[in-house]
Amino acid sequence: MTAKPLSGPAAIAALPRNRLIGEFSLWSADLANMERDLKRIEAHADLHHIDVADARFTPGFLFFPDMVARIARLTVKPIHVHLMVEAEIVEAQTRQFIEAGADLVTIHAENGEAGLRAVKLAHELGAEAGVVLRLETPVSAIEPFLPDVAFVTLLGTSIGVKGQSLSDQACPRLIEARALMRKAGREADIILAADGGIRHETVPLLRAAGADTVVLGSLAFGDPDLAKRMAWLHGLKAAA
Ligand SMILES: O=C(CO)[C@@H](O)[C@H](O)COP(=O)(O)O
Repeated sequence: MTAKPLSGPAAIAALPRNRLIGEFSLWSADLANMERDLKRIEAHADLHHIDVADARFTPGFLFFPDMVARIARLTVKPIHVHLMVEAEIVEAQTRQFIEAGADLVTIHAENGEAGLRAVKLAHELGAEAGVVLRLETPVSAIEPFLPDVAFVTLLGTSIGVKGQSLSDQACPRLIEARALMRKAGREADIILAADGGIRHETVPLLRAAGADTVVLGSLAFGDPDLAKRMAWLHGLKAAA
């Protein structure tokens, strides 16, 4: 594997902004064949998405630092860790996953003050930071984070469960988040991500509602023709 060209904030700043970003959720890879699947997606992915869950903030456990460190040695693409953990451990986990190789860590706004401290810590450790919301949390909860983050992610399904259908609330929530980003004067600097319920029929709706990236799970890993799938994704138009 060649050396990673960019890391941390520089890698996130270099993501394409003139088309949908291809963000691949490694939870939806064949977990027994992670290296094979990473090789298959390497030419197509702009960003890898790794879900981390503590089985308290979420129904179950997902991914851990040693696994992220191993994945980081198999790709030159940036790594986005979505940290779904309780407030009491969010700062320690931010440190552990950045040390393992995360370029961007997104923190739940529901973590409150500890979440804001975790964003500051991520920057001190040389990584980029984002904020993410559960489907039930008012979109306004992102506001205290907007001055300091480069990513806003909105879950479009219940937290920590894959294979679900997109909520009717997902598109209106993206529109609301974009309006808040604009009001904060950060619209051009922040990438807006839709995570959960990413299907052939929902991606055009999410793009039109303002998503800059969608977190691809089974839609990408289950597609035998990834080049065609990505050409379709890159051709989808944003709202005028
Ligand atoms: O976090 C999530 C879903 O909430 C994604 O990261 C999963 O990977 C989605 O998997 P699919 O439902 O698209 O198969």
